[in-house]
Amino acid sequence: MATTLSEAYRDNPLHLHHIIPLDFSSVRTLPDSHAWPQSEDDVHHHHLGVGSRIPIIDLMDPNAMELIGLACEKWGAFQLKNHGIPLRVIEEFEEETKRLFALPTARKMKALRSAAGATGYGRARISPFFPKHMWHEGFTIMGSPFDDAKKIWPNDHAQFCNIVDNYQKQMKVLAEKLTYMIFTILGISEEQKKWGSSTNYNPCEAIQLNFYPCCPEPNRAMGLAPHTDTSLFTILHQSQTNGLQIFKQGAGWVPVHPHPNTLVVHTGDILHILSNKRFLCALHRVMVNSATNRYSLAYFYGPPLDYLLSPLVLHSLPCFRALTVKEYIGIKDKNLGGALTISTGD
Ligand SMILES: C=C1C[C@]23C[C@H]1CC[C@H]2[C@@]12CCC[C@@](C)(C(=O)O1)[C@H]2[C@@H]3C(=O)O
Ligand SMILES: O=C(O)CCC(=O)C(=O)O
Ligand SMILES: [Fe+2]
Repeated sequence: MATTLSEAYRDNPLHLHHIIPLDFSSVRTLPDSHAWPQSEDDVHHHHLGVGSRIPIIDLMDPNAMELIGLACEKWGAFQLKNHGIPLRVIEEFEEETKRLFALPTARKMKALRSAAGATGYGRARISPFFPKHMWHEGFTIMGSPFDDAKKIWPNDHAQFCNIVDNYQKQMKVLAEKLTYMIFTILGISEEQKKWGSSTNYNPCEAIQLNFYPCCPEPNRAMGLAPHTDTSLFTILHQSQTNGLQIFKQGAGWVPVHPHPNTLVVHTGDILHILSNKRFLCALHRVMVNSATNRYSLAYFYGPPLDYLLSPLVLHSLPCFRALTVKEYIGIKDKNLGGALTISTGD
């Protein structure tokens, strides 16, 4: 019985070629293995009106809660300013992330994710679902990064670990605040709301560091392939480089431009289920560019593994059958985009 998030991911071992990234520092042209066919959506450039931009919400705004509700319904994502996370905490972690990915490949490979593992260095977990490789390196953290950091920096891992712990603590406070607001919007009872903050209830947390090196042929490459996040929601910091896009019905791929000291929040599959489809979970992807390395820090937050997921608010029939977080993770690991459909139970 899996009790930690990393154990929950162990059931679906990957092949090494789905884990080891290309040594991007040594390639000068785009290999065929990394060349993606361009789709209609990419060639078409939609004109975006004001209503077609992902909302930026000020957490100190008296209407913040209502605006978050609307953004989750219309977009499944929003940007958040005045979020209360000290700028220094984010900057420090971005610097550590750059220091990590700048290491020689051989050093990073010391913390390579194992076939049945969930943490450490390597390609995105969704890689096996796509025929081409992504222009991307990742580093996944669940709980303490100590074991993986020690493999990379045998003697001076303390700085990295402290900065990660600090970031994680700060993110958790923000995540609990957002959970409370979102549950209030959904009209969830005081009793049910407590899981996010109660002391004997351990939420699932994970951090993914993403690195998208400059790419010689960015138009034919893919940084991170389209996916939805498995979380309740994800809080993302992107370095000041474009690339993130969200798919919006009727508008196509909409860019999420970075703004200083602004975090992106993605509604995840779990919130989509709990809200009985009232809140969207946005399909998103990352494009690369030829001039700048891009980095992002994603914090995934969700209910405990044994938490029974079933729509919490019902104005109509439930769209999903009841299943635990752990069961949902298992279905997603084998079906990716099909997981939500399978979970409807019909
Ligand atoms: C807690 C999580 C959430 C994971 C799996 C696990 C650790 C790494 C996360 C990501 C990060 C990159 C995109 C994604 C789609 C991927 O490939 O790995 C995410 C996935 C998910 O949201 O399902
Ligand atoms: O790099 C980004 O901006 C997005 C990363 C992402 O979607 C993820 O880690 O799940
Ligand atoms: Fe994502």
